[in-house]
Amino acid sequence: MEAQEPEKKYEFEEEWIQYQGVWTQVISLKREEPNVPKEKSNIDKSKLMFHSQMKQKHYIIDKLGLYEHPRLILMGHSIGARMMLDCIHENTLLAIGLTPTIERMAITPRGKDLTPHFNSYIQGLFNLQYLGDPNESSTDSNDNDQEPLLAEGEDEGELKAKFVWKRKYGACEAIGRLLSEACPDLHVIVLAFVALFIAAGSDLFNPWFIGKIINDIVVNQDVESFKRNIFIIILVTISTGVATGCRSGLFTLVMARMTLRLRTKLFRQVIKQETSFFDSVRTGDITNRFSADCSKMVDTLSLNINIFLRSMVTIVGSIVLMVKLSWELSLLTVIGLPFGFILGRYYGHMWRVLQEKIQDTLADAGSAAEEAFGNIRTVRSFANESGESDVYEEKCQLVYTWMRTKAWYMGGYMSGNILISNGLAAATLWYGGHLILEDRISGDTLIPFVLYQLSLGNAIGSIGAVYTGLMEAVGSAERVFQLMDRQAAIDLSEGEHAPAKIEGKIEFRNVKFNYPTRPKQPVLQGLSFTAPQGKVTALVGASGGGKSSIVSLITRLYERNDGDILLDGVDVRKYTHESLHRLVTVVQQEPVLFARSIQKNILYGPFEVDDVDEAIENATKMASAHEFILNMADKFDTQCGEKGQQLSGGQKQRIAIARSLVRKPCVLILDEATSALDAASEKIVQAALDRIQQEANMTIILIAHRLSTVKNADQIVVINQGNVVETGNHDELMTKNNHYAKLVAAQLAESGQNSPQKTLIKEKVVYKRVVTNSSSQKDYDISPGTSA
Ligand SMILES: Nc1ncnc2c1ncn2[C@@H]1O[C@H](COP(=O)(O)OP(=O)(O)OP(=O)(O)O)[C@@H](O)[C@H]1O
Repeated sequence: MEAQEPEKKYEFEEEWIQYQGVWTQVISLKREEPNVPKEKSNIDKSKLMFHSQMKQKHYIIDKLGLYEHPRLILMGHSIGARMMLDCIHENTLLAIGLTPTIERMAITPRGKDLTPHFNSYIQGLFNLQYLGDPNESSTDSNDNDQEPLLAEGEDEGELKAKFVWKRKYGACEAIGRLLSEACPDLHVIVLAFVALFIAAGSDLFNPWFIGKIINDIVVNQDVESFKRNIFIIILVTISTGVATGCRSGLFTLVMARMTLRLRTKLFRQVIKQETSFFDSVRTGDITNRFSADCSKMVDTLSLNINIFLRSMVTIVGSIVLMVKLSWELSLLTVIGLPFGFILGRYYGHMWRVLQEKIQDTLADAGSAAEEAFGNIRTVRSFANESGESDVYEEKCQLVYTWMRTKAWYMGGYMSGNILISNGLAAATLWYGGHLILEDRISGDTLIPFVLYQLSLGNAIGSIGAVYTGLMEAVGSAERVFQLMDRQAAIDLSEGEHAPAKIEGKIEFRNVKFNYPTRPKQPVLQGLSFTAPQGKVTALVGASGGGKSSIVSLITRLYERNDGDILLDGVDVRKYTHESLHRLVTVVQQEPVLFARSIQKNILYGPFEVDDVDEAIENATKMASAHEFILNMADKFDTQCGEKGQQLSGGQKQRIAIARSLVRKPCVLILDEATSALDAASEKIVQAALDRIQQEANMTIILIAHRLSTVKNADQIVVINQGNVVETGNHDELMTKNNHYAKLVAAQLAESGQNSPQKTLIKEKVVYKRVVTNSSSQKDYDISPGTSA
């Protein structure tokens, strides 16, 4: 090979690094040097990783999760185009790099010919800025003015979404954004601020009149002046009290309104995220943002703005009045001021860091608790209560560790603050005493001055704490806005409204798919089949073959990578989310009901029917649920309990079937609808499903492990490892004696009956005899030619 391509010269630096316990060969391509002798022969191409900036290395490995099987990272400058093409032609590498474009290639199956994409791309340099430093703020791909390279079936929004997620906010940006969220309550906020200024301004006069009153009694003994000043101080107190009450009430109201708005906005945004997003994040992490983060950011922001403004009024007013009382003492005070600021700033920074850690570990602990309580039946049935408690305690210990650090910092901050303000007061008393003794200031000056100085110290301390508090709000706001700004990879509002009625023919044409969370594991590999309108198509095959994934793609829970999924010849992506789910409904293996009444569960989701009562009655009758619902005390108003726990498995499933039928769908998908039920419930539900299959005029896609439930299907599609391996009706497939017949044989063997495979190659009569003479439960009638 070297002899054939003498013009290819590269210069490498080789190094091994140990990353997360895995030794990784790192080959740095220094630059493309046409005249440097080639040193390519010793390189293990399966472990190639090129880079030009070593400091980025660990981050790259971490970000792309490459420490297990690094293939190739193309980064830095002037990576040789020919080199890349070589690698790809030889089908040995994945191309992974820095721009959104190249990162996308990381999830392109190894071995795919990427040459056409590269040809349009390799003229340019690969620019480090798109991946960015982990410590830098933004990795938004919007800056990329080059044409992004998109995998087939992927749109730009999808790439953008990946980059916007986890974007870093600056403190000012987060606060600005938070304040902008308060705009709808501007009128209340203005009133609150007016009250705040009145309260703070009135409060400012207290020390002044306290000094005067003491002077009236102790020094001048002037009763008239004493009475007048007492009257004034009563007015000041009333004004301060009323204004403080208004300020406090109005700010609390604004906080409540803002939290309500942010929470609902966040929820609306999060619920629209694509399914794979929920696969990759912890539920506790999300719910924590709704509960702890939302209230924290609003409460802390409001409280601290409140404190900040109050303190600012106090600081400015105190300084003015202090200078008026004595400029010498004021000068002394000014010397102490910077210490307060420095202290506040340092602790503010630490506070933010610690708060983030605490919130993260808290979310972790929340997830653990949620998982344990959500799966309480499993926990109980494995008697693992103490195991779960240990897991939770471990997570809480981590929270505690960070809280403990925070406690130390808090202690340090408080001590420092008191030391600075009280130390200053002591120095003032000492110096002020000297000034009085030397007759440089009057006797009624020192007391109000010290009082002003104390409130100045408190106000400065509060402003230091404001910074700290604001940083807490920023930490929470950052987490909330990250989530709020995330663009869903699938826009649910896009598309046309589907017609009210369609025939319901479904076609898969060469569909390729992998779950976004597992980019290297192809699930469907060019799968094609047609489910004819008004017929029952059964999908069968080994576990993990991709049957449920097919359902997820029809209903657009996930997006296919390649190929077409058509509903009556129209790409399912053309229809809006809402109208698609009106036409296509799914009954899942685990019937999921909400903690609402039966009626509300049946009428779940947006759809229109002429007569709701009639529609519910028809749907529940068809689902064999009508009778048992009417036998319940509260009938359709019966509460189902959390996840439908107050109903039996069979009842839940029949309600779930009614929920699907009430929309009068054109396509009904039954995904292992009976497999989670006990034998008695299964029989009832199966009877309902059989009736639906016979009576309902709709396309039905049926997934079932128990092959006895699919034998009446008009068409059976056998799926294996993401491919269709056989199609036909039961009789045709049994005659073929291949995949389907093997599945049947395996199931019969499991249930103790003879293998049809053996019997199929025998005479028809023998085969029939085997079945009809079987003493075991005849779950499956394998007689060729028998369709019942
Ligand atoms: N949400 C998911 N994220 C990542 N991988 C998934 C996800 N769901 C399924 N898979 C994987 O996709 C492959 C196909 O799964 P799928 O559920 O479609 O198979 P199936 O044929 O329906 O299996 P079964 O008959 O056991 O239900 C499996 O390897 C599975 O591990």
